[in-house]
Amino acid sequence: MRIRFTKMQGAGNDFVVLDETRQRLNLTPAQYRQLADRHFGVGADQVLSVRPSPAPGVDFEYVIHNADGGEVEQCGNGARCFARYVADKGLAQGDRIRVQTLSGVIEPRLNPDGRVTVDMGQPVFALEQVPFVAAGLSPHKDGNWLKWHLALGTYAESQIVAVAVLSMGNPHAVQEVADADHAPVAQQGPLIERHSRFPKRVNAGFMEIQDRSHIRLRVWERGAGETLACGTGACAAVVAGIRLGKLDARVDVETRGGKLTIEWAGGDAPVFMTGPAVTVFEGEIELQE
Ligand SMILES: N[C@H](CCC[C@H](N)C(=O)O)C(=O)O
Repeated sequence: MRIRFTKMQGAGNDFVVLDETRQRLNLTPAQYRQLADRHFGVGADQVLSVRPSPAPGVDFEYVIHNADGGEVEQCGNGARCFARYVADKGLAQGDRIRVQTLSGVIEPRLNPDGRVTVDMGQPVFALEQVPFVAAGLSPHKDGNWLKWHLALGTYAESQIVAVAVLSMGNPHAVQEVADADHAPVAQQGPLIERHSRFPKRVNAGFMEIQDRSHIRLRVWERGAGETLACGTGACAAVVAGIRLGKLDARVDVETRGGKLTIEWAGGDAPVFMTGPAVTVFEGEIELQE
């Protein structure tokens, strides 16, 4: 099957974008993996599908597949690229759209400076909704929030990490590190991602708090490995830092791929994420059947 695609990136988190507004492609997990493969396909962290509105009051459906072929609930950097894509293709009127995802409706907005702001909805702290299995664990209070100590690796050389656990529609486990550049992302990331206490796996954040309005962040993403940036991960890290009493309501997040700005007023307020969204190239590819 030969298909057209658009390659995009948001702070270095890169995507293959598929226009399914006129016709469903009905791709298989293996075909999503091929599209994301950096040697046998286009190469991307996620594949984003643009589909017609599923309901009145919503403009589009936004479907996200990780590089491993699995469908997931949310992708923040992808949401900005989604908004840029539908605007550039003339599929959307105006600068604000409402987009249905597996985890609810989000509202991206194109800014005059070319960046995109997305209302990412409210963070979710109920452990069973992350989901996180806390049975038998006692949380540790830090500020006015709780951290969970996870044992990683085999008993012989197990390490204990303290993570804040929350959902931005997708699951996140965020730990504080002294130096993000030298954090054990490749070593601990996969162990946290697949820890048995996360039944749907988890995105593992490594946050260096520089001051009350600046952090550096690296994320080992569920189903994709370390990415140059993770939008929902940036939201989760800032929310965790605010709940721990260590960050103010507006934080610049420095990722390896660029800067994101996250704003959260606390309580039931939604999280706002602002950052870049760039089209890299268009192309066609022959997919395996
Ligand atoms: N790996 C994530 C999905 C993509 C999230 C990330 N690319 C973002 O910008 O939020 C997950 O499995 O939940």
